[in-house]
Amino acid sequence: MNPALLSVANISKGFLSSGRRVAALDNVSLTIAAGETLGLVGASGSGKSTLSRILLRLLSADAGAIRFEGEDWLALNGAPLRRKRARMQMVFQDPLAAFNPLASVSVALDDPLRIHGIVPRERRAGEIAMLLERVGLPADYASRPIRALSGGQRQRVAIARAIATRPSLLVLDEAVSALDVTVRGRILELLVSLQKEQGIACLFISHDLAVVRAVSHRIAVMDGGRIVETGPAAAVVANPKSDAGSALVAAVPRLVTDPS
Ligand SMILES: Nc1ncnc2c1ncn2[C@@H]1O[C@H](COP(=O)(O)OP(=O)(O)OP(=O)(O)O)[C@@H](O)[C@H]1O
Repeated sequence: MNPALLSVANISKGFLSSGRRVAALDNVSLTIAAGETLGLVGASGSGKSTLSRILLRLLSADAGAIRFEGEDWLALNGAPLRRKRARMQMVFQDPLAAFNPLASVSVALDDPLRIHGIVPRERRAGEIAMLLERVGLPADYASRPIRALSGGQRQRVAIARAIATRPSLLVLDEAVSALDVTVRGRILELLVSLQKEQGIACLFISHDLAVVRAVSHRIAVMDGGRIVETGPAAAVVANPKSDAGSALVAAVPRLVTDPS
């Protein structure tokens, strides 16, 4: 069997809160294969964002190990880490916070292409047009300021920026939670088609099981800093084994009712 693209082994992280230690993550392990989408679902406070911040090296772990593309991910620092970041990209909930809102779309997309040396300068405009097309935006959006775009369009630009560096893994943390329901559906369709066309693996994090179900091959359920259940997406939704999984299924009426 191929080694996992990403393997997270026994990661723990505690925070001091009002003099008390809160275990945000307690021995969390998971794997993601190349081209696979793993949905990570859990109630507020279950530890999802702490895990994504550790994965993205925004926060250090107290214990545990992470291997990414065969390398000891937590041991990388400096230039080797900066280089390798091209391969693991992120999309967050609030695209406006992730961009300079005064910048144009083309500047937002040019930055990763330039910083990571993806294509030479003379080919960047063409690459930006191709990225926009890939996320379903007209090429003339390149000249628009980010602040003039709708929430869904901004999230498309955030996805274009994330795939610009040709990553093997996207970490999406509540990436569609701020969008209204029709825009959300279209962004989920875009993510599934990108994943199929380009074979990019995704860690798709959300508190909303219906959203996770729409895009994931497998689902991991978090509760109180632990992964309490992992399985094929359809099986976890149809027959959750954990209390937290059952509670999340019950919270989504259309997953438990049969309209036919
Ligand atoms: N910087 C911090 N200082 C203290 N406690 C923290 C900190 N960050 C997270 N925590 C605590 O760690 C636990 C996990 O939080 P985390 O944000 O990872 O959960 P989450 O599942 O992402 O929740 P949400 O969906 O609400 O963001 C919570 O009890 C939270 O209060």
